[in-house]
Amino acid sequence: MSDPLIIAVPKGRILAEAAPLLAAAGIEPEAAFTDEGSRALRFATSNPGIDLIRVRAFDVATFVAHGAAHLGIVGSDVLAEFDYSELYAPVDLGIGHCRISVAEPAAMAEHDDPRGWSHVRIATKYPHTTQAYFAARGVQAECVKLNGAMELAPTLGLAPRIVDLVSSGRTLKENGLVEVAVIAEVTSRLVVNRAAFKTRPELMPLVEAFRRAVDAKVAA
Ligand SMILES: Nc1ncnc2c1ncn2[C@@H]1O[C@H](COP(=O)(O)OP(=O)(O)OP(=O)(O)O)[C@@H](O)[C@H]1O
Ligand SMILES: O=P(O)(O)OC[C@H]1O[C@H](OP(=O)(O)OP(=O)(O)O)[C@H](O)[C@@H]1O
Repeated sequence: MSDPLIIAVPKGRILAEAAPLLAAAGIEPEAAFTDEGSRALRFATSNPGIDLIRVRAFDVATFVAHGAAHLGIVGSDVLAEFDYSELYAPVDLGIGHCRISVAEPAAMAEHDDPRGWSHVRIATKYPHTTQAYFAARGVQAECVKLNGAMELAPTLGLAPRIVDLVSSGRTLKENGLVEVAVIAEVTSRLVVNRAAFKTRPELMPLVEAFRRAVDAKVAA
C-alpha cells in the first residue's frame, strides 16, 4: 500500500468552515484536529489512506507546491500572492469569503483621488499582489512587508496606506481606516500538487468528492 495522502488545512478561521466540507467529502479526522488546544500537527482520519496536517494559511500553498502534502485548502489571496505553477486549483470551496482591498485613514480619504496616484507606500502581507495591482494602473508601489496588524501602520507612520483582507469592515473601522479600492474577491480553494495528481489515482475521486460536497452545500 502507498503512503497516505496528506491534506494540508490552515489553522485559524478557515478550519471551522472547512471541517463540515471535509466530513461531507467522507473525511472524519480524529477529535484532536479541531481541538485548538492540541499541539499535534498531523492527524489520522477515518480513512487509513488519508492524514491531515494543520499548518499556517500561507504554508498550505508551500507544502502542496513542494509535494510534501498532496492536497490543501487555501485562500485565493494566498494563491495569488505565490502564483506557484505546481499548484492546480480545481474547486472553489465557497468558504472564507472576504476581499483584498486598499485602505487608508478616513481623514486622508476625504481629499484623496486614487486616479492621481503615481507612487504609493503600502504596508501589507501581500507585496506581490499589491505591486501587480498598482503596476497594472501605472502606479509604483513601495511595500513594507508585515505579517499582521497592518491597520497600525498609517497612524504610526510606517506607511500611509495598507492592503489587507476585509470582511465585515470592522477591523478597518475600529482603526480609523476606510476601504478605497477592492483588488480582488477572495474564497478558499482546493489545491492539488500537479505531479501527485498524475501519480496518485486516489486524488481524482477525492477532488470529485469535494466538488460534490460543495454542490450539495450550495443546493441546500
Ligand atoms: N476576515 C476574514 N474573513 C473571511 N476570510 C478571511 C478573513 N481573514 C482571512 N480570511 C481567509 O482566511 C485565510 C487565513 O486567514 P487567517 O487570518 O486565519 O490567517 P492568519 O491569522 O493570517 O494566519 P497565520 O496566523 O498563519 O499568519 C486567509 O488567507 C483568507 O483566505
Ligand atoms: O473586516 P473584518 O471582518 O474585520 O476582517 C478583517 C480582518 O480579518 C483578518 O484578520 P484576522 O482576524 O484573521 O487576524 P490576523 O490579524 O491574525 O490575521 C484580516 O487580516 C483583517 O485584519
